[in-house]
Amino acid sequence: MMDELLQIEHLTTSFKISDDYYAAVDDVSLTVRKNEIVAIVGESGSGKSALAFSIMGLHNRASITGTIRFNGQNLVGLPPSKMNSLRGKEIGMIFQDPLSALNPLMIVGAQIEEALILHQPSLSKKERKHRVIELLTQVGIPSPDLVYENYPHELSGGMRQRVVIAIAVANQPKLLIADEPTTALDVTIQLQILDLIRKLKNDIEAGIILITHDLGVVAEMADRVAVMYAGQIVEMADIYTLLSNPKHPYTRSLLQSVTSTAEPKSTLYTIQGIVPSLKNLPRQGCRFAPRIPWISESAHEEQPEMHEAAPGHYVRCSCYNHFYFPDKEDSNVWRF
Ligand SMILES: Nc1ncnc2c1ncn2[C@@H]1O[C@H](COP(=O)(O)OP(=O)(O)OP(=O)(O)O)[C@@H](O)[C@H]1O
Repeated sequence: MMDELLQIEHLTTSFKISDDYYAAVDDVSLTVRKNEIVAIVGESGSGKSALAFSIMGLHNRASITGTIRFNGQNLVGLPPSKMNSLRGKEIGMIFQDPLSALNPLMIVGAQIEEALILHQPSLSKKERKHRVIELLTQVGIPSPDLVYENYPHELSGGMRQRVVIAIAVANQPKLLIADEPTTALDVTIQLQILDLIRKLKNDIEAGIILITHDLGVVAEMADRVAVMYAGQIVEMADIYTLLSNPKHPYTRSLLQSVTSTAEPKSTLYTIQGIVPSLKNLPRQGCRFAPRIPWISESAHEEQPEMHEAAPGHYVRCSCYNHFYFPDKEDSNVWRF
């Protein structure tokens, strides 16, 4: 398709633990189109950040196989110098914690200028300053001239995240990766930052990968969603389909744990167990099976494949055809 910006195929990222490599991202395939927000959702430890860092080429000691085609170029195995020239220019990243993403010893104006010096060296000093003020204005910072001179600690958390976003979009990247961009912020500020990301998507027509564990954020922002569990994508669909007709037991469990809170007298659904550690991850069979022990073994595939349940709606393992909640009504259909 013409507007496909990023095509990830069979990506496997493995980390060395003791003497062996263990895949944190395991055979992931995903596309992101221009002007589209793709959310990656899953519990802590499901491999979301490992996937984002693989795209950014920020894993030094990991073994990476598969392809990450960005604008036609494979990023896997790209020499660091070439990756450096893409990072911050064509691909921007917004990190979870703005305080650790910013240099505490530098005024914010100079930090945004750094991104411009690196990738747009032909700009004069005056043009750079002008561009920084323009960027601070674009991300909704009042009195940008004054904020230019501030150190990060002089700003609120929301303002700091706006500065991080200004750095990420300084060179008008084609792809923006936002890794839990609102997790460290107050709820009211979260909404403002999400609004800003959506607005910027339209301004610069970027494709966005939004990593989150928060289904509310997903519902608010995403065009398409990939649900990750234990290193694999277990379900992928457009946002409407995923929320109104979720199929994989993990997706349904995630939704159940949110939607039941909307009903005042119902108890919160909790998913049994935790995401296994990399070393202890069962590599055979359905990885979610241990967390739904009431579903019979025969319902799972030995080597779970992705099935196209409907056009554009993919689900891993046949167990989705047999899944039910043991002790409650399945009410996990999102109300739009
Ligand atoms: N550099 C590393 N070396 C070894 N193991 C790692 C490394 N980075 C991540 N892992 C492991 O890979 C798995 C996936 O981690 P990852 O951080 O990608 O999960 P996540 O879904 O982003 O979780 P969170 O929301 O907590 O960031 C985890 O088991 C984690 O411990």
